Amino acid sequence: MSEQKTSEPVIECRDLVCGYGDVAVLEDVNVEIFRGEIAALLGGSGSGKSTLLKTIVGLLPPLSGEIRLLGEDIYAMTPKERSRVLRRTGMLYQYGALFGSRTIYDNISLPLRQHTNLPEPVIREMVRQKLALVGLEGLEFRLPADVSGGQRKRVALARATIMDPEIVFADEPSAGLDPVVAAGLDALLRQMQRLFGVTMVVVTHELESIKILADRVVMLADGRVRAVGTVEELSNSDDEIVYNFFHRVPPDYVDAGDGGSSVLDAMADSQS
Ligand SMILES: Nc1ncnc2c1ncn2[C@@H]1O[C@H](COP(=O)(O)OP(=O)(O)OP(=O)(O)O)[C@@H](O)[C@H]1O
Repeated sequence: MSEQKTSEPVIECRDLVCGYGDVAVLEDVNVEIFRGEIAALLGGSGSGKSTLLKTIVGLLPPLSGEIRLLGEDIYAMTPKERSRVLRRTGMLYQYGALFGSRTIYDNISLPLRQHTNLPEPVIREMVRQKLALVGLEGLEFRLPADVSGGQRKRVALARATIMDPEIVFADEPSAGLDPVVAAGLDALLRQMQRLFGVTMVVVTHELESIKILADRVVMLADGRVRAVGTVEELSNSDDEIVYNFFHRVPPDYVDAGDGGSSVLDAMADSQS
């Protein structure tokens, strides 16, 4: 577990049921995320990772139960009060969600312009420092389309952290990046957590990322939280579903090369 982990939870899900309309996607979610840790939110496609993330960040009211974000019950307050709490968090979207017609400088400074009255020289200095931190000095007047995919992710990270949030939510930060660039982004996230003690909740499928990044993993399956623990704990889990993910065991319908029958065999047979 992280050295910086304290016993103070910054996210608390209590008896949470989340979903859409009256359809529950996840039930019985009882999870705490502690200040200063990096928690990976993991699960197969459709397991409810995005649904849980949207519920935690105030975008999708729970069907029942409670979310406390930074100690506050965010769905028991007015939208104005909720946005005050959410301002203490930052969101790194899967595809960056940058404004294509605005320069990198404008993109990064946007939250400061929306939420503060800081004078331009202060904004300029804050953006300069953040660009240096993510290794993008000198690119501030380019458009997002004129930098690489990995650089765009770092611009998005700079924007997500420009208000010095206490919690950063990252939705598949390394999606679409080659493994070397992805590892660089993971290292950068880890560095930010170490430097500033920021708590991170990272949605990811990438086992390598999880090993580098996660102090703890929250794994979703079958409409519930299937397991919570360190990578080591989950790697040694006696729950087959959890164990198989961490050891890359393919599902039954794939022939793992041991001569067993598989869907692919059946397809090949039917075509011969
Ligand atoms: N706006 C919506 N309205 C109704 N159902 C939805 C909506 N968004 C997602 N779902 C359903 O909720 C379930 C969980 O979806 P969710 O996007 O949370 O999964 P995920 O784990 O993030 O998947 P992925 O890894 O593929 O992004 C799925 O069955 C999905 O079809």
